Amino acid sequence: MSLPEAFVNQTKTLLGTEAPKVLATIQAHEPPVSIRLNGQKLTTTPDLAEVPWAPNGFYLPERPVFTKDPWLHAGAYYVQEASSMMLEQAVAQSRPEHPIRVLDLCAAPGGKSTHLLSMLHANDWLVANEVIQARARILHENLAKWGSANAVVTCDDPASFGQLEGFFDLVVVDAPCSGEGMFRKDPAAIAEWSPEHVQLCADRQRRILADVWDTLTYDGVLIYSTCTFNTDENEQMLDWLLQNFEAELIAINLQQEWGARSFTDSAAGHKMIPGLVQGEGYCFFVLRKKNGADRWEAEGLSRRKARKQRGKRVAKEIEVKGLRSVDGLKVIAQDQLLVATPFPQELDALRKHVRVEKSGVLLGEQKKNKVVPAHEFALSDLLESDSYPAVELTYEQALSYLMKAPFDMQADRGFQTVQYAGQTLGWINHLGNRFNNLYPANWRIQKDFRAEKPWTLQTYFE
Ligand SMILES: C[S@@+](CC[C@H](N)C(=O)[O-])C[C@H]1O[C@@H](n2cnc3c(N)ncnc32)[C@H](O)[C@@H]1O
Repeated sequence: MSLPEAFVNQTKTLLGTEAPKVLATIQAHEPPVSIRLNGQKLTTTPDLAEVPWAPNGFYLPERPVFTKDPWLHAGAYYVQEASSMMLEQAVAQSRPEHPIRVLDLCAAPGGKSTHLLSMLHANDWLVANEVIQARARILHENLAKWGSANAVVTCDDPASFGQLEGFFDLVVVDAPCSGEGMFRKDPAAIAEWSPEHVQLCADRQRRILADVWDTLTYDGVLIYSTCTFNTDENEQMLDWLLQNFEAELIAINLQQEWGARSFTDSAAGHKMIPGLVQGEGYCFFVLRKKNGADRWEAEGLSRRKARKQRGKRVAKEIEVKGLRSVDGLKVIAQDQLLVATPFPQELDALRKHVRVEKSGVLLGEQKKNKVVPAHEFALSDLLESDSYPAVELTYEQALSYLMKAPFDMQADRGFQTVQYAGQTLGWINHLGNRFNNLYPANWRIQKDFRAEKPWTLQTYFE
């Protein structure tokens, strides 16, 4: 693989004696393959090498065809390159203690959002936003599979969030960038790269940051990241923020043996570079805002007492079979659809300025006197276990189910979930002599893998 000359020169200037190793790694070595487990769905540990900085991250010995694994479709894990799992450290070491509202501004396809959901506490709330509609749909699908009730998906421009002054406690900007960390995985990233493109990306990043700054509450935390290594999109972005907004650096301490390179005096910004860390590349810094609207003051709340904010139980006006009782959760009927909304008041405030795509967990559709349960509900943490029968499928049956291809199975009459190796895949409705497969048609597996050698992550748990 040949790299642009300007990129090679830039890397030599940036890394000095370490540059040859980094350039050789990018050119000649396969990227490591890694996954992050969904701790809500998997509680045991696989027999795999650990990603040292993220407790649920693991390396695989080689890249499989993930699509043929029923567990992927069950949301049991997410395929994510390891260095960007460093978000774990950034959040753990900077988040406020009190319940927080989090905005993941550039969220599709959902790597950081699913990771954030695994880290957030029961009273925290995530707004996952993606400006491009088609990508927002993929984000929606991935978050529905992940199954945490504490998230909504929006599809809007960063400027719309700027109107919600002082609304969020933590804002993650995983910015669109020139993608130097994508060179090994995606040759198109090399073709697209040029010093001019880097400038274009940096200009866009400044616009995004300026647009979204006001939505951060006083004392709120900004985590900015890219998957590129140049100074324009990282060091200079930090300098620009510090010059134009009142903010202070938050130190994030990483273990030396992980191989990250700090690019600020106080360890607030770090670069994970291939060849130096086992991953593809991730750069981030963390700031605390020191001026502006304070959401706690505006809402007449003291930060210390904030824990009680969501303590009261919202009455369940609509009964839904199998719905777990969760403080603050409200079931809203939108025409025939029933949606469990985690933070109804916050959602109302959000809707005034931002286009909401997914306002909570879709529970089902009211049809005559019954509720037809929705796919999202089966995969979510809101479904009370044992509320419906569950049928365990073989690997081949599971693939047939996910393709919506015909297959035989024994089951009782009525709605029930189907599982593969203990992980819920979705619903069927058994009618006695046949059953309806309720897997969403637009999510079905397009290719038939049933005659191929099976692959599932589950084998590493045996
Ligand atoms: C690096 S990717 C995000 C990856 C994601 N955070 C993850 O972990 O899966 C950047 C995202 O920013 C979106 N984006 C592009 N232009 C944007 C803009 N002007 N404002 C906000 N987001 C933008 C892209 O569509 C893309 O989904």
